[in-house]
Amino acid sequence: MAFFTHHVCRALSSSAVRNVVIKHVTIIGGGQMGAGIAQVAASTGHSVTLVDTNTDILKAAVKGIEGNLKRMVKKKFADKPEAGEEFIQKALQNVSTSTDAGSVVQGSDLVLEAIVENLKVKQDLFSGLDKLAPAHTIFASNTSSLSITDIASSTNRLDRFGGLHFFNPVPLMRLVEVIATSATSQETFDSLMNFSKMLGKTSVSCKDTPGFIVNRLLLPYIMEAFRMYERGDGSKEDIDVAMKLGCGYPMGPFELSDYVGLDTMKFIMDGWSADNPDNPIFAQSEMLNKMIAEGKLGKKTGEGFYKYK
Ligand SMILES: CC(=O)CC(=O)SCCNC(=O)CCNC(=O)[C@H](O)C(C)(C)COP(=O)(O)OP(=O)(O)OC[C@H]1O[C@@H](n2cnc3c(N)ncnc32)[C@H](O)[C@@H]1OP(=O)(O)O
Ligand SMILES: NC(=O)C1=CN([C@@H]2O[C@H](COP(=O)(O)OP(=O)(O)OC[C@H]3O[C@@H](n4cnc5c(N)ncnc54)[C@H](O)[C@@H]3O)[C@@H](O)[C@H]2O)C=CC1
Repeated sequence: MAFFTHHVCRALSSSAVRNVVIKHVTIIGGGQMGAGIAQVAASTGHSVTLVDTNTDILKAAVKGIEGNLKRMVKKKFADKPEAGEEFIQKALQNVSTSTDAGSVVQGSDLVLEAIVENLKVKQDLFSGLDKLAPAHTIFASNTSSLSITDIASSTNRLDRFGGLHFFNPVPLMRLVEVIATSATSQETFDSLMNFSKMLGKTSVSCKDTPGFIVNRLLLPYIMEAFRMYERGDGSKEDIDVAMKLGCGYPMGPFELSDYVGLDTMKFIMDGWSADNPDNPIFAQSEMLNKMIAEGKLGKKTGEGFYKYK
């Protein structure tokens, strides 16, 4: 019986996802990442519903999108201000907001999640939406560090579930990591690749391994910078200058951590250190824990390693 059910589901679901061209997108989480992804999707002609539990965050997200579009247009349409204004209006018309994901997923080709980096919270979200979204709808997570397989396991659409990992700030960073699990269908993977291309991004294909490509290399480097600073082997300012001028990185590790958000950094490292307690690369940073306890989460709270007020 289980064999039969499995095969019927597989047949139904693969026909359901054939040729999915993603036009209507629900993005859940209106923070830095969700707002950035919404901006890019709306400016490339997709209709976007941005969802957050907090209406103030949604208002701030739309305001931020408008501000960013204005900045972009100033340069891109320098000698055609009217065309620039039309571009902004078109993009903004493509964005609507909601506090109730369940009521908006009906019309979506893609539901992309960019909420807090917590497995249980992401699983609860997708398990609820799985019952409400149409059969063809693809689900994807923008997780930095969690297993896509684990998140997808809360749903019955394993073949229509993948990872779409964007980089901060989304409008400027050109990469998207596209992650297929062992259950992701080829059609779903192709749809996610095509969608990334439509957004004007370059994609790389990743396996569902912790941190995919970029974060698996980036986080150990940043954590080593924290340890260097904690040992007193360099000031944070000198370490940042050294990596910028010595390696040509646009930001040093402390500036970048403030930019990403120290809470997100900790969520990532806590997950990995729990899974690999003996690996010193993933060891806890007392300094990071203390800063988070003091509410210093980086740029978003006005203070992290540096002050932004
Ligand atoms: C944690 C994870 O899971 C994964 C991650 O994301 S890891 C983090 C990855 N991101 C990085 O590594 C970012 C590293 N930093 C950088 O690349 C650069 O510092 C940066 C792109 C953020 C800013 O570049 P910069 O040249 O120093 O900044 P700045 O001069 O302020 O901005 C450059 C232009 O972009 C525009 N811009 C800045 N932020 C923008 C945004 N969010 N949206 C639209 N435009 C923006 C500015 O208006 C400016 O435009 P003009 O040249 O027309 O004035
Ligand atoms: N900050 C970064 O540089 C990057 C973060 N990511 C990942 O993207 C995700 C989001 O990160 P950020 O945007 O930085 O976080 P953020 O803290 O700026 O935004 C998260 C938003 O999700 C909302 N939210 C939480 N639970 C919700 C729910 N159940 N339903 C609807 N909304 C909910 C919150 O109100 C908040 O506005 C995380 O998984 C993170 O690991 C991925 C790439 C880069």
